[in-house]
Amino acid sequence: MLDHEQILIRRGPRSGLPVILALHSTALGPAAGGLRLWRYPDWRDGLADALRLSAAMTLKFAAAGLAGGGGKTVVALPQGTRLDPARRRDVLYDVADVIDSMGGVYAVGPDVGTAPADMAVIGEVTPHVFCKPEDLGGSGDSSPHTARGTLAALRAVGRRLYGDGDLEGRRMALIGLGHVGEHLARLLAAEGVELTVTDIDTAKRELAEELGAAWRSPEEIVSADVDILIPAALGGVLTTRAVRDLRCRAVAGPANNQLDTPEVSELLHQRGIVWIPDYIASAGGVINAMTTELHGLGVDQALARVNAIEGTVADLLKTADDLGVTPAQAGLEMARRRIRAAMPETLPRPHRGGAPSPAGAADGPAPFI
Ligand SMILES: NC(=O)c1ccc[n+]([C@@H]2O[C@H](COP(=O)([O-])OP(=O)(O)OC[C@H]3O[C@@H](n4cnc5c(N)ncnc54)[C@H](O)[C@@H]3O)[C@@H](O)[C@H]2O)c1
Repeated sequence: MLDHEQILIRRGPRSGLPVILALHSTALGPAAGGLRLWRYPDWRDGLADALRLSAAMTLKFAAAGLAGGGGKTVVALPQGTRLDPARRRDVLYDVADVIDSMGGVYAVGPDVGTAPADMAVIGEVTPHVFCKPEDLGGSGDSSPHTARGTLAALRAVGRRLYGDGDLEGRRMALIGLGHVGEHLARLLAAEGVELTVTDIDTAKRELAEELGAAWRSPEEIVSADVDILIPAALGGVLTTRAVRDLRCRAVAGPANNQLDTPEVSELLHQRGIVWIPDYIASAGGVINAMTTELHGLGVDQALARVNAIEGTVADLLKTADDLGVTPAQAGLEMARRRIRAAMPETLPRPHRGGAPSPAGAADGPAPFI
């Protein structure tokens, strides 16, 4: 079954590269999602990524209670491709044409391989772009907001584990001190968290020393004896083997696609380790961008929405308890409920020929996963 509303694949007339736009759902509102400019063995692998990532964006918005749907754009670069500035511009203009042709039903932002400066180039062609640099009227770098949202998620986890959202003295292990990880490490240090950190880039030890954090190797940190493990590097960190070695009581962090396979969430549950789905703990950046740029609200309202991740996580854990399911299953259920509730008003059902769909059509299968 095709879950997506639209999939557009076009060979860019300037770059010759495949531009793939997957529009997963507009049931809750116009879709948004980043532009991934990445190397793939075959362009069809890029298509698979676009399909998966756009569905995850729908979950991210629905779980956050935002009036937005999931989309994603992928430009699939052949292995070994290097883009010089002129070719990069060509690629971005090709993408901008595709985005503009959607007429506002989808807006693009940065993702792996792209940054606010690339959004500025796309913005020369189409208004349907977010996270341009701040001096061009965009909301710029999303990572401080992502870190703030993860902090909110961690408070809810602390409340769950200890009945108290005060993080002072709690022991946490943070994997990855990149854009988000550094902001998060600083926020946690300011909260009085007892921090252990790692990064494959050993130059990041300087930051650990500055914050008074302990340093472990990436291999060691997974089995650190801490309250909460925070993945903030790349995906796939929670393998079956890693879960066996964990000595934490919870895992919650901003890294996308933390589970090596979906079954790992069940293993975590069996071990009594609370896992917060990454699309909830990492939503702060996109919540801020959507709120300020697409919904036209102020920074205070954006901050309130980012901080509301604490309530979202509390609801998630309660739903999981009530239904007797894992937080992963509860996250899907929460998102589906929100989409079903919104569908009668926001998704008029076109009909080809026969009678119009009845209002109760929203009781049909959920439009994703
Ligand atoms: N930037 C955002 O606003 C945002 C939003 C949502 C989700 N995320 C996700 O959060 C994660 C971090 O994003 P970022 O923007 O900080 O990326 P980044 O590239 O700036 O940082 C990643 C850091 O992880 C380190 N790293 C890589 N592999 C590692 C390993 N095996 N062990 C330890 N450290 C390792 C890198 O050296 C780097 O310092 C990614 O999974 C990203 O998809 C980011």
